[in-house]
Amino acid sequence: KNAAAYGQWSLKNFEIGRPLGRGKFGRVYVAREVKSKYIVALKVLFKEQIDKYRIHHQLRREMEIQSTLKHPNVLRLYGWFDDDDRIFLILEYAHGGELYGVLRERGHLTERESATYIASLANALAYCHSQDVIHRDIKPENLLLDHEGRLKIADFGWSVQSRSKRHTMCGTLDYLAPELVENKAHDYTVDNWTLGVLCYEFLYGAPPFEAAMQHDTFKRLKKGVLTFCCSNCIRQLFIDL
Ligand SMILES: Cn1ncc2ncnc(NCCc3cnc(NC(=O)Nc4cccc(C(F)(F)F)c4)s3)c21
Repeated sequence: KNAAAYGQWSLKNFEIGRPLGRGKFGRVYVAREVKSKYIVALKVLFKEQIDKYRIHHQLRREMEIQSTLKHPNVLRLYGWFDDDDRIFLILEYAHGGELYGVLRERGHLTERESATYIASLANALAYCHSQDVIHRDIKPENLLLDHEGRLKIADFGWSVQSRSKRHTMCGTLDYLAPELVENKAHDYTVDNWTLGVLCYEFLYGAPPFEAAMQHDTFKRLKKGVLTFCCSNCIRQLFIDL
């Protein structure tokens, strides 16, 4: 039967292309839908991993949340399907890849580029928060660029939809708000904290509280000690060192 007509996708509707990246739970491939020739990204998750880490509820939450979010700076989740041992997320394809790669390649961004990305991110977060969605894991790896260089927030695997205060410890240490680090109740403002961390990282090339040991990052994060100086001072510093 014509599976697409019933919205039931399967692997045979797609031609799989090159791998785009790999996450903890699976890999992402560029793919083309056979009939429409439409290009998408397919994220493959293994069921035994989902079972092992008991994260079914998170995946279900992501699908529910993502199916309601429609914003130019939020990567779309078009749908999903599964086979015996894998779950496939049908995602909008971001031709420009991860902003993380651009940042590592360039070292740091110009003030104009940083301001543009932060403005897009602020718009996307304001939209998500207006839908009572907290992303909770904003970091350069989850910021993608489309073919026109427009920023897209991706991976709502850690997001929640709620007005109430949350308690789950989650996110990536360098971008974590102090209340999350201290496992206190938190709300959507944890995403706003990451805006500041990312603004620093775009301009300087590394997050403000980065340290070799997690313990030191915790301490610096809580104290909020920041060293602001221009990039050539940093370069001069290393030359002096
Ligand atoms: C790298 N790259 N380059 C171009 C490009 N274009 C599109 N996408 C890319 N990458 C994929 C970005 C993602 C979007 N949504 C995701 N969602 C997710 O990964 N969800 C997820 C994972 C593991 C466990 C759970 C669970 F179960 F805990 F909920 C949920 S990943 C691209």
